Amino acid sequence: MSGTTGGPVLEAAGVGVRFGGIRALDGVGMTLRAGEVCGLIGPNGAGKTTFFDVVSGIRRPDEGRVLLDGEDITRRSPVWRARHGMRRTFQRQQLFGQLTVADNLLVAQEWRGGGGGLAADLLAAPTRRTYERRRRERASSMLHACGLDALAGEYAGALPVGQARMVELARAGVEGARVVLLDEPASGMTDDEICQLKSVIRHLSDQQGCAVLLVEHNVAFVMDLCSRIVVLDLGTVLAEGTPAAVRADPAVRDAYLGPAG
Ligand SMILES: Nc1ncnc2c1ncn2[C@@H]1O[C@H](COP(=O)(O)OP(=O)(O)OP(=O)(O)O)[C@@H](O)[C@H]1O
Repeated sequence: MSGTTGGPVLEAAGVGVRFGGIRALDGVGMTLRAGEVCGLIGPNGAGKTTFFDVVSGIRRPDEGRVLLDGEDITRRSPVWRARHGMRRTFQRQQLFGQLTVADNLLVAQEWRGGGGGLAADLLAAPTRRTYERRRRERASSMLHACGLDALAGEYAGALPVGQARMVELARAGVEGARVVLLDEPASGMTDDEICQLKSVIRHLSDQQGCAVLLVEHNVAFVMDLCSRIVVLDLGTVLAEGTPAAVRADPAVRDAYLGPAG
């Protein structure tokens, strides 16, 4: 389980989303603290991805609010949220397949600009070179933390699924991440890769102070890694608590975990 946690970074309150007659989310609330790893689990169709879409700004909710550091960001764009430290991975991989692994991590830092603007870029001014060096240092340090040093020069599109997922995580965490939303990060990974994944997520929460929220169907992985778990069912929060409390909850067993839980 992850270590100490800080104050609330992300809050969702009363979030509701309808698709025609379907209530995908209904009054969902949640708070995520700095340095915390929280699991979001539940049966297929429970609303987990829709909740990620609302938090990351891809979908505007019909009801409710999302707050980042206490500021209402419900109407903010995904780009604004990314610029303010929100990162997300998707069930379907979204790497730049024709770039190398290292370049995927460099591109992820481009949004800040190179320092000194276009003129500095053209003249390769010292500020520009310093920014570039820092970018490369951050990329190689993150690749190292993820056990990906040997793959830095490989094309991302040629990687097997487990390694590609790890690169996505590295790209999400390489710079400025504060809230990290991971959609099925362990899917397609070998047991060794899952061990590495756990240690990288712990690195993000413990060392970088990120608030991590992850959707994952690998229950053993979630129970081992998360300090808190929120269970969604039919668009509402069915239960919330420590892994032990959630595992023991009869309603959660009925709806999701089954008797052997
Ligand atoms: N674009 C959409 N149009 C219509 N209905 C949708 C749409 N997206 C999701 N839904 C419905 O909303 C509900 C919640 O779906 P969602 O994908 O958020 O669940 P989930 O918990 O992520 O499921 P899974 O574990 O299978 O990924 C489901 O009933 C789903 O069919």
